[in-house]
Amino acid sequence: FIPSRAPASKSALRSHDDSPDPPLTMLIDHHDSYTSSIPPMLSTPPVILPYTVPLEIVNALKPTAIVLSPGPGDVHNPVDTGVSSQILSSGLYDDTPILGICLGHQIICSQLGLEVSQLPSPTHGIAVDVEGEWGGRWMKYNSWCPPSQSVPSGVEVKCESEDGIMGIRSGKWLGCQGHPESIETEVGAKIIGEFESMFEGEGTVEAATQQQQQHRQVSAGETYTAAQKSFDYNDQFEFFKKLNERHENTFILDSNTDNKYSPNDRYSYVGFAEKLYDEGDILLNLNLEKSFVGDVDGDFKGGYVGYLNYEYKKFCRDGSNLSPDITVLKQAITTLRGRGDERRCNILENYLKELEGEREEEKRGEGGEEEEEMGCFGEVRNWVVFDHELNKLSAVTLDTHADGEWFKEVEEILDEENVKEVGGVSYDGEPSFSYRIDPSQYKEDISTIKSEIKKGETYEICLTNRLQFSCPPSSPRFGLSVFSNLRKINPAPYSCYFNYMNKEIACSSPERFIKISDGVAESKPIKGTIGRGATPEEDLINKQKLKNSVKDKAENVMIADLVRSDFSRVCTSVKVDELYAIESYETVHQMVSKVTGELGRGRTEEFIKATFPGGSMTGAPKRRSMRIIEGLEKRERGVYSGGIGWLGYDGSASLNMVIRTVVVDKATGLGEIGCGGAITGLSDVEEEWEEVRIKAERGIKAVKQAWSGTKESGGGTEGGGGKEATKKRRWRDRVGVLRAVLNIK
Ligand SMILES: C=C(O[C@@H]1C=C(C(=O)O)C=C[C@H]1O)C(=O)O
Ligand SMILES: NC(=O)CC[C@H](N)C(=O)O
Repeated sequence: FIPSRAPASKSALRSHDDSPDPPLTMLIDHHDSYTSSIPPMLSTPPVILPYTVPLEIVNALKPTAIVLSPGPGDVHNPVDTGVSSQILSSGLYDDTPILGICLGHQIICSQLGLEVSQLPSPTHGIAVDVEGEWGGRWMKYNSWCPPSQSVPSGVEVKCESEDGIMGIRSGKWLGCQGHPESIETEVGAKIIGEFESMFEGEGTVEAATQQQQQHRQVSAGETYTAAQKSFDYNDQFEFFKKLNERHENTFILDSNTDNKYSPNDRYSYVGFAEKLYDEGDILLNLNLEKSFVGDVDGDFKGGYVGYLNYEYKKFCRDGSNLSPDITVLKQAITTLRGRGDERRCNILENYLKELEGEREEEKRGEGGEEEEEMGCFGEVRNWVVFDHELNKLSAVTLDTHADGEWFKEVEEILDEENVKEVGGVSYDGEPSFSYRIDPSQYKEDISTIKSEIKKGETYEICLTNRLQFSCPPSSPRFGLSVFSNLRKINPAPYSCYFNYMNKEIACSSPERFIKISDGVAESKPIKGTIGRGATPEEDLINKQKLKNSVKDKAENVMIADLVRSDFSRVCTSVKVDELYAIESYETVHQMVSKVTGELGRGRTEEFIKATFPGGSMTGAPKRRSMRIIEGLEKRERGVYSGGIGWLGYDGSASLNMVIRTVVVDKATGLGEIGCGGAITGLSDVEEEWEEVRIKAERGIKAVKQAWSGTKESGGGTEGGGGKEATKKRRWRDRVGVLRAVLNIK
């Protein structure tokens, strides 16, 4: 991994104005997943620059204070320290207030001549009580640390722990090994206060301007409305099965599945897509900026229902193959423009142009892009919402002039007899499952990750595997039978089934990736898993074990902190409403945190691109961890690890985290169950493997039940009558032929 370092030409540095510059706090971002949580702590809002900018650009901008962010990697490696070490060694900033955090602290210590060494057994996500002037509770995400040692005169040790020197000050340079921006650090504000006291009062006007800018509201777009008719009916799955007989590209977002352990979501939705969007940057083609006027049940008011594959990351800030420098620079330019700082704005604009030109060259050099599936969203104008609190079904349509056609169809469906169960259909033999990455290799990969963590390359990684199986021959919509079982044996609030194009997705996810409602964004990352106990006593013990587990809390807070930082890129008032809460499901207890932030309206696409893929499926820091994942997993993850749900025309949204999910490719008859878990420095190889097995267990069981025709399979179509059913049967035969051609069993 080599960050680009474009040379700055003379034209980039040309200045147009000789009037004195206003003060400027510069934050150098080492592509860490926590960097964006730093600006909200500063009363002087910084301009963020990537650590790959050339020193000439930094010099030309004349910063009056600098923050060096945390980051992955090794302080002795110039590729990891980038412009930060050049700033310190240039001699130009000896009298500039500089605050280094974690990697930034290590860079400052190195420059001051201190040794920085690798910790024998590093821990990440565990807060420690630190002694000294800056003593108190500090969160650590580091593998390296300056050991306690004698320091040169003029250098003051501010706090120490068993690991070594946790805080220093030398003139106007401050360094802290812990993370002041973490939710679990108590003393963050104190260090920031000491840093800012060196240039107090200089940035108050700027603060006001930036604050305004962050609250930017996109003006309301075109308005639209809907009509609704309600019925006394509450079986969303029966309704879905009948609708599925009549339409192509159907879905059920099945939120209420009688989970006796944890709350369900209030609404379920059933419908079909009228137009599918599955190419390129899917979100670009969706209209998410309208305003809804009216009163219909549910949070979804029409728009798009579907999924983003993990590979959609390519269009997002952290996952793009191009370095995120361009996004960061564009933001810096907007900030400077907002402040009327023309001179600095010009410097960055010229540099950005050069960088973009270079990237075009790189792209041309790369040749043709390989085709990857990015996901699929279907436009939905007619749907049914089930309110599980009031036990009613409402048919909703956006085609308000269409003479109640949709309402008539819904009535017809309600009058129809239920689709007959397929319970009786059992297929010969039984499914055989194989892991895509065999267990011994997977365990080796866990060890590899542990050694990357030791080197400081990553703090935590969500490693995954896939269980693969072939569906029985001539079993179209086998996935529906699987789902029909899965929803009973693994009820979860973000369950769903999709029958879009060539895919069936049977999902029983307990995890919310994002929700956007009334301009407020929310995420509920899950990290920390333990199996249920065999007896009520054992179950309670397991739950307590998870609640008190140092390792699981570490796993969880690392991602909660990551999500806070992702949110802070686009939201204000980012808060943690819950930390380390426990939710229980059929086979596992899960540790869940909840992060919220003020987003404002009309920013759904921007928000998703700033936060996708969800941190719980990548690890932290996200960017470097995703690279490591690619190296180990060596294949796309597909829908697994992405997000399924809806994106409203009105900008509201709800996407789950795609886990505990069976995906069937209808054309090939191949099925997959994704399963994985977070690896940290504290991970035990065998325990991690056991966790993967537990997570896959219900998916496997649902496939087996569908295969053997267990009574719980209520989702088949064999019994469906009428013209539609004949049409579907013919289509089914075609799949049979395809299988024969491809020689798939
Ligand atoms: C990777 C999976 O789950 C993820 C990992 C978890 C963990 O490590 O505890 C918990 C929930 C998910 O974010 C999976 O279920 O396949
Ligand atoms: N969080 C950080 O900045 C980590 C710094 C460095 N990579 C370490 O592991 O020590």
